[in-house]
Amino acid sequence: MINSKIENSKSVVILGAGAWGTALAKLARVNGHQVRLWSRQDSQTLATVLQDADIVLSAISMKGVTDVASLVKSCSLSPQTIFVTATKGLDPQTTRTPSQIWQAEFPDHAVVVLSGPNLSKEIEQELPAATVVASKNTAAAEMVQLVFSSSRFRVYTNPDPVGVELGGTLKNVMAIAAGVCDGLHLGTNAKAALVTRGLTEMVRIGNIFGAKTETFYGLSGLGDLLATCNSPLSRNYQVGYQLASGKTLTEILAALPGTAEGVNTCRVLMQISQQQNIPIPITEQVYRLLEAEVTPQEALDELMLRDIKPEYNL
Ligand SMILES: NC(=O)C1=CN([C@@H]2O[C@H](COP(=O)(O)OP(=O)(O)OC[C@H]3O[C@@H](n4cnc5c(N)ncnc54)[C@H](OP(=O)(O)O)[C@@H]3O)[C@@H](O)[C@H]2O)C=CC1
Ligand SMILES: O=C(CO)COP(=O)(O)O
Repeated sequence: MINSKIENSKSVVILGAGAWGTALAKLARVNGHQVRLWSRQDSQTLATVLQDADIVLSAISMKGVTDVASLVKSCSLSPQTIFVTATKGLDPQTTRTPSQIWQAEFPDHAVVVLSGPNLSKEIEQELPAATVVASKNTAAAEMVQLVFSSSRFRVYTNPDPVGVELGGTLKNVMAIAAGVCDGLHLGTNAKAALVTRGLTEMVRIGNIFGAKTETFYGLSGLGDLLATCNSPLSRNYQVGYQLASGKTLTEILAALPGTAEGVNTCRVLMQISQQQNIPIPITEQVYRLLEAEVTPQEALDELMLRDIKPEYNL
């Protein structure tokens, strides 16, 4: 039995009652854990909800992470409480990842990243899926692995939290590009080229953050790239698909259910690329498209007409 190592049920608090927080809450509840979901509309105070929490999991959209982390800091917690972050974004002010924000607020606590090819609608339908929990604290990652693992949700551990986190974050920009590719009916060869070169670009950015290259070839990188670049369930893919049909970003976001983090992430990546002088051509064209500086067809032409070069700089 997967959960036989858990002697007692854990007290799990999930911050953010959106699509992903709700799906994760269901997974932990099915495994017999005490789960409390919190959102800013909650009638209970955060301090009350957090009492006796063994695990605090944040599934808050990127725009709320800094505020919620500082709110949590004002509440009292056991020193053993483990933080888990499931947000896929980057902070526009500091370019930090969510796990870096949580770790800075709680330097003495274990912080675990949870990320993988996990379209929440499919998880809610109890379809099989796999994910990764990553931390410098192996025992904490293993505890989180046990809390969420089941016959329909296979959880792997990984020692590269920032790599795992960036896989899930950076693929959102590529999912927008993939949506454009499908929306323009560019074919299977074009999609394969886009996703593969997109992965190269993700590795290039990841290495700046100190992430390991091999992490990007696992579930949280390539795995999530394949899921979101090929599924209309992905909000980021939907943004690209609808941009290709001629809608404006404002129109698309107004009707989109939930958060498409790739829009903000793309802007943050442009800052990083300018500061670090690294080429991220696909991200740059997605950015120009989101800013309405180019049409989808112009963005495609820009990518196809770049200088020819070796596939790898070996
Ligand atoms: N949905 C999915 O398939 C998956 C999503 N993710 C990631 O999880 C994160 C959440 O996604 P998802 O649940 O889909 O998004 P939703 O838009 O459904 O929910 C977002 C949640 O964040 C909360 N929130 C937003 N802004 C603030 C703020 N300023 N202060 C406090 N709370 C805030 C919302 O609260 P309120 O209801 O009060 O607005 C809501 O609970 C994203 O980073 C996403 O990339 C990761 C894997 C899968
Ligand atoms: O991250 C996700 C699946 O792993 C969800 O993707 P979207 O945010 O694009 O819907």
